[in-house]
Amino acid sequence: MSTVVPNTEFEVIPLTGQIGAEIRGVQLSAEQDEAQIRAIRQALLEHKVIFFRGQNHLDDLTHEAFARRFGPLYVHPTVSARNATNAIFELDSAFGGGRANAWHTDITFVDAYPQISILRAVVIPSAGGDTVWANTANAYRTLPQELRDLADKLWALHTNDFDYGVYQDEHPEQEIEFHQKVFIQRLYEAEHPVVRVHPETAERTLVLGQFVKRIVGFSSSDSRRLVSILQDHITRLENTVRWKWAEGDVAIWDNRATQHYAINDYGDKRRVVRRVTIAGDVPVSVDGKKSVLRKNGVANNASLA
Ligand SMILES: O=C(O)CCC(=O)C(=O)O
Ligand SMILES: [Fe+2]
Repeated sequence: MSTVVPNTEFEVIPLTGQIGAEIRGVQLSAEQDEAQIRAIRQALLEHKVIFFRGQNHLDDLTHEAFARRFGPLYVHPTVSARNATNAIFELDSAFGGGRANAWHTDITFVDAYPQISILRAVVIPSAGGDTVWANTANAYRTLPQELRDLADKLWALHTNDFDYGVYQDEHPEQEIEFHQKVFIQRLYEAEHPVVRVHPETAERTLVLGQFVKRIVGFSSSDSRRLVSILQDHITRLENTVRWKWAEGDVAIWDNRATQHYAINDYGDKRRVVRRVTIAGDVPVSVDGKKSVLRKNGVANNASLA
């Protein structure tokens, strides 16, 4: 059932029982009044990812300007912003790094990773190229009590130099080259609690995904098996929402309470999406400890080999 948000014209239409809502009746812009921005943030906290159709009026600069209403922009630490923008991160299927087909939360290899990501569809293939989001708060809530107790105590090391081979079955050469020459030209590592307390909703959410290198204190094989138990709970189909894009659509997700996966099922067709991320705070564990940055962009000589 949809609800109309008071003091706005918004209609919020939940897409599943667990995650995702479409918001109708709004044209996104930097000029929206405070009540509307508050309503968008509220819907985001509740539904974790929200979708807006038909935002074709946005360009790179107005996309950035709208994003700034939610906080300072966060610029990707190793991939340059698109030409003539401050913070637009482009994923273009025609270039290396353009297909994010591994489950992840954005940029968890730094301590204060972004709180919100705002993604705009620029070129969308006629078939395929959907994106799926999973709710990491619901994943935690629905774990058996004993697994919750264990997860509460664990910490994981995240890095941009993750094991690329584990996640992708095909590695076109340009993907490998992009990964080595651009993505890991400087190395980042951060230790996060596997369970963080959401700073706005106080929900406990799981912090895992593609950038995890290992669980602190565990061997890499034990880490892999343990992570896969938790990760499989996150990505259960019942815990996800799948969006079929049209050009001009915008998705906004709470990057503290979700993972996402861009399905790579459109062959050599072109797909271009552009993202702006909003700075986040340092995660805090259930016992009040903060994430720690272990490597802060040290030059990676191996990437130049
Ligand atoms: O291509 C997509 O749909 C999502 C890409 C992605 O991972 C991101 O924008 O953070
Ligand atoms: Fe992403």
